[in-house]
Amino acid sequence: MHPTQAAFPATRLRRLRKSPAIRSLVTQNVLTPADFIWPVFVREGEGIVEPVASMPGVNRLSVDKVVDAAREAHALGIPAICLFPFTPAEKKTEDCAEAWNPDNLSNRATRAIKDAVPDIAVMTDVALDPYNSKGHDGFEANGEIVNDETVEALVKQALSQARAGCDIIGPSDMMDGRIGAIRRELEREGFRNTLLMSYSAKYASAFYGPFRDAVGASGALKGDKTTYQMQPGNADEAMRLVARDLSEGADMVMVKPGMPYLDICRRAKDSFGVPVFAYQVSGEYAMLAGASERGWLDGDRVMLESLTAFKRAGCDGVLTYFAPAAARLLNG
Ligand SMILES: NCc1[nH]cc(CCC(=O)O)c1CC(=O)O
Repeated sequence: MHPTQAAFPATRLRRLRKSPAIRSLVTQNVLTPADFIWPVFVREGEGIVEPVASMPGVNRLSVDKVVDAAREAHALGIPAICLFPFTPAEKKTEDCAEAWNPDNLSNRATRAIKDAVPDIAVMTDVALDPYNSKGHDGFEANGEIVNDETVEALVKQALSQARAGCDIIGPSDMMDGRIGAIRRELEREGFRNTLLMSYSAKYASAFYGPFRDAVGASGALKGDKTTYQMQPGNADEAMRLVARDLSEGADMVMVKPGMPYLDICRRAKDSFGVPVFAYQVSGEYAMLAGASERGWLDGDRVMLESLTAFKRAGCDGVLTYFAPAAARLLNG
């Protein structure tokens, strides 16, 4: 688009910025609490609110406290909460069986939230890493992360989450063919309205560091995830992944991390016209919250500015650890 404009002084672009009233009239992208999905870390126990050292203001919560958080989120106008279980080392095995245990932490939290706050949408994570003694998102055999065997396990994990009552399943594992396999199983089992938000363009990123601490995955992981997560330099490949996941039955797609990949968000939105989400990941949160804590940045302002950028880049919403703080600020 090339807007026609008269030469200076007939056109003075500063006229449109002259006062709060005029500026608010021409605001193009507006952030609201309805744009947020709030990722929360769940742990065993009761009455526990345990700070995550590398993410100031973020806690691991026991199931009862997660229910409180869901209540708070709903009251703030946040439509969805996303669960990430912290798994103690003794629950991690090579066969990852805890992933599809109907009574695992994530499934118990889902049931408790849907019981207490039925109107908030619950999103869950599909990937083996919280349950894998090897720390990877898939099974490892002879030094390789094996695709098809992993997909079979992911299908079982997703089905157990659907049975627990989750609204949105988020496969974050980056195996090939898992969206189609999960979609077929959900249809077969009668879960016709369970949504799939595919982590389609998930990069092998150093910005996940604090998250791996938060869920207790850093210790187990040897090596890196570069044989399944994307290279930061690639963009066309992200479009192939989005197209593939949509063709297999994804309802929504995600780009992750967020701020360093806004170009990918924009391309996905323009190319496919489907709901696109970004994940402002743990490292992005840590750098903003950490610098704000030291007084180097204005925390409230960088929070809202960074989140508005996702709207400008074409995202329909954003997964962000700032969700409750940003919603409180936006609600005044
Ligand atoms: N399946 C793992 C998973 N799901 C969400 C995140 C990262 C989220 C964040 O950094 O906030 C990761 C980390 C990884 O791929 O190692």
